[in-house]
Amino acid sequence: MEYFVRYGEIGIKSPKIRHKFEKRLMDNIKSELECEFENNQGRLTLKTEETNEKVADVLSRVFGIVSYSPITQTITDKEKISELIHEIIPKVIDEGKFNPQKDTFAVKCRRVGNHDFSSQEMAGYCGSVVIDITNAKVDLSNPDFTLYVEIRENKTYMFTEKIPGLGGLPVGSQGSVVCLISSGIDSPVASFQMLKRGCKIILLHCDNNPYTKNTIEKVKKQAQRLQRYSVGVKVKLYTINFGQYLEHVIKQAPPRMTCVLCKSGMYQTAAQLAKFNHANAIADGSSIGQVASQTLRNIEATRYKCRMPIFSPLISLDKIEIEAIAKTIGTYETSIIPDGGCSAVPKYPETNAELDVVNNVIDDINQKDVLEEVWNTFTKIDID
Ligand SMILES: Nc1ncnc2c1ncn2[C@@H]1O[C@H](COP(=O)(O)OP(=O)(O)OP(=O)(O)O)[C@@H](O)[C@H]1O
Repeated sequence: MEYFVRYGEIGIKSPKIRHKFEKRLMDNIKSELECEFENNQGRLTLKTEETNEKVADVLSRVFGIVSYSPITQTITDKEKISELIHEIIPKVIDEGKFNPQKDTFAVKCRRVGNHDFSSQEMAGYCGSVVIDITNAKVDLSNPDFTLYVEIRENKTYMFTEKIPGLGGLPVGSQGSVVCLISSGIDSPVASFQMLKRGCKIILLHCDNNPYTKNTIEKVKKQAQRLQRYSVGVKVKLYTINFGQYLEHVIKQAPPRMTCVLCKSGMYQTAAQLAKFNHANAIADGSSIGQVASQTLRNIEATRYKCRMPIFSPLISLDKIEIEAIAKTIGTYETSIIPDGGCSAVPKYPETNAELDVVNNVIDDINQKDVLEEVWNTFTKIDID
């Protein structure tokens, strides 16, 4: 079978960058699909012996694809074009995609090259062939069924559906980002959004044992789900024994500061891992005001000591919107498995952190030294 694979934003890049991104997109697809590509001035044609189901499964998970279409082709000759329409129409009727008794139809024609007919004339010709076969009604503005005809020089391609892809940029076309993953609902979605922008993701879970339990297994399952959308690029997962740092915080700092200091330590730990992995940024699942700790003041105070950019792709999303994405990508079910929460959370956590106060406490508890001890415990987890 053959397919047109369409990309979006890549098309507006300079020729050099476009070429690089197209290559990355094709390589990512090839990593899971035995196939060949023909690249005709940005029109990618994928050729494969694999089943339609397999192709649909892979293309629906590859970032950078705006839409794709199974195509058939013939030579640019009216008789041959009519023959192909005679093959396609009974097939789509059979598959229930077109019911000429009640559905209207249109033919849309695009053309590249010099021909002795215009695109409109060819659309009219193809439409008359469809009418001969079906007697269906034409509706050019709002058809129930569309036959797309694309003529490129002496080749004519036809397709009847444009299947939407995920959009975004090909994974690996941008740099690497360390994504803080907690095992909850939001952070896997934030990681997914970073994949969407073409970033390689390195997941970091701060294991707060003994204050939290059973989170590593959950995070591992979420990483496996995320791997499905990182076609062509291996997702890395690290954990760290963060409970050790948390214990120090609980002993040395005012109780209400525990969560602020925990988050501040996580960002700096993520920055440390980013340095090891040549990553240029950190991402987390914060959303303003979603929980009492995610106030603007807390966000400012917890990020102050971290010099690396911290992205929060969910910052403006509602919980319902985040949950909807989590359900679509298949991380939700794992996220909601009860794990008992974090027993280090104080009765009255700080929700209005003052920058100077937080910075003073950070100095008082020798945060940097304690974090440096914890950084010996980075562990890479195999997610296969
Ligand atoms: N133990 C952890 N390890 C790694 N990252 C964490 C951890 N706990 C929190 N984070 C990061 O901080 C972000 C905000 O966490 P917080 O607990 O304030 O909110 P949340 O709404 O419960 O987030 P989530 O649904 O992702 O658990 C998380 O989305 C995640 O990116």
